[in-house]
Amino acid sequence: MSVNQSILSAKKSALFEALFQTAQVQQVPLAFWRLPKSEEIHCIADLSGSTTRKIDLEELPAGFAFSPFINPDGQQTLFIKADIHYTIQDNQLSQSVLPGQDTLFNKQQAFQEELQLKLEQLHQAVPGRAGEIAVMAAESSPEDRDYFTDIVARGRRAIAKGNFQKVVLSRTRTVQLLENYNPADTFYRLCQFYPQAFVSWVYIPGIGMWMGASPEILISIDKQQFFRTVSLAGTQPYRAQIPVSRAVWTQKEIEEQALVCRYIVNCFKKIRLREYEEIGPKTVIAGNLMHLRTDFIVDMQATNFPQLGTVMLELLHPTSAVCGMPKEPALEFIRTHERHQRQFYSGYLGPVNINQETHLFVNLRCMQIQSGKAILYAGAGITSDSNPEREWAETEFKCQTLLKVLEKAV
Ligand SMILES: C=C(O[C@@H]1C=C(C(=O)O)C=C[C@H]1O)C(=O)O
Repeated sequence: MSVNQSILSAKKSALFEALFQTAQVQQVPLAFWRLPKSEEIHCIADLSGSTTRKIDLEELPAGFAFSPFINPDGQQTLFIKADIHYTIQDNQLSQSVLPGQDTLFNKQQAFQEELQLKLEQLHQAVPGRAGEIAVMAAESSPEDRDYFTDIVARGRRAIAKGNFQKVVLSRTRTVQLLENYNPADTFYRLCQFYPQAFVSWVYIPGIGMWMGASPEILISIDKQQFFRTVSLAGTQPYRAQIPVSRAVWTQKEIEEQALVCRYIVNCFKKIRLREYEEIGPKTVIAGNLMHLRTDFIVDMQATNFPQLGTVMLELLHPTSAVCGMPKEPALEFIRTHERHQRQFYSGYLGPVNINQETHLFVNLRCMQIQSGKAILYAGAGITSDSNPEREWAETEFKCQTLLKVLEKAV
């Protein structure tokens, strides 16, 4: 059980900023996250530096997993151990003391002292940023558009030849950040804008900084030992004036999402698991977009399958929602045709064994924040019926999820 102590109070964005600056000064990995429909924001830091670990949910201590898209045998997953764990709610920061951390007392103390110092400095800083935008977002370049529509057309041809049934192709969009850009403001706004999303901000010295608002669960295990995963695909813009129940989906989108369902059911078949509940597909809202989603739920106690999460993680990633079907030829196509490295985009990330729960999400609607610029990533599922221009438009809509937050951030 964790105990809450040492409450600090300040504006939420100042708390985020102070925590981030503390991690920067101490050069330790840090992860912030907010689960869908929750008010509570978590922040953990690994005071001895993150390590690469294979995700074995039964073995791992409390922490945060951060996996790249390409992750053979799950060996490349970074793990940020929760050496210190804060929760933030209503402008209040409390430290949860996790069991077995006595040996870390000095490091925790040093982190806490630096944090207090940073908060005082921020409190004294002259506010002067209001009204300024965080980015200068140029239009996507025609060259990017040509490249993307060309590989979509090639993808379609490969499908017509029978190489695979579906491939998910992605692109990047780079935006310039202003000098006084503050990622804490963006994170704050992402939490405000997207209450239904998994909002995250990961900083790992030497690796980089990523932020996003994902609509897609990869694996979730709650306290009651219920396992969940979803099949999410099909995309169209969401307009508040039109009720979700009136959403109309084309045959292409219905089939594309059904492929992801089939992929998940095949994973269950491989481990001979028959007792799962399948709910959907139904239309769900994800920020400025709508998708089709089917939920899969397994009672891990009733099926006597305590290691289901670990086993399914290995089987599922990368799912056909972000890679394709069948997996290997689609992955090969992505590797030879996409001209950027996906890195952590379309990998997975999330809390592991925090308060006896694990929630791993697919890293979508995300960006990599570097000095002076942010690189946004977005992809779209290509099937035999894909129209290259429409797929391009879909990636533009997906970029808007973050652009909307960035452009107005102060
Ligand atoms: C690949 C992305 O999203 C995935 C692809 C979708 C699609 O092709 O319709 C929908 C949701 C996600 O599973 C992305 O957001 O970059």
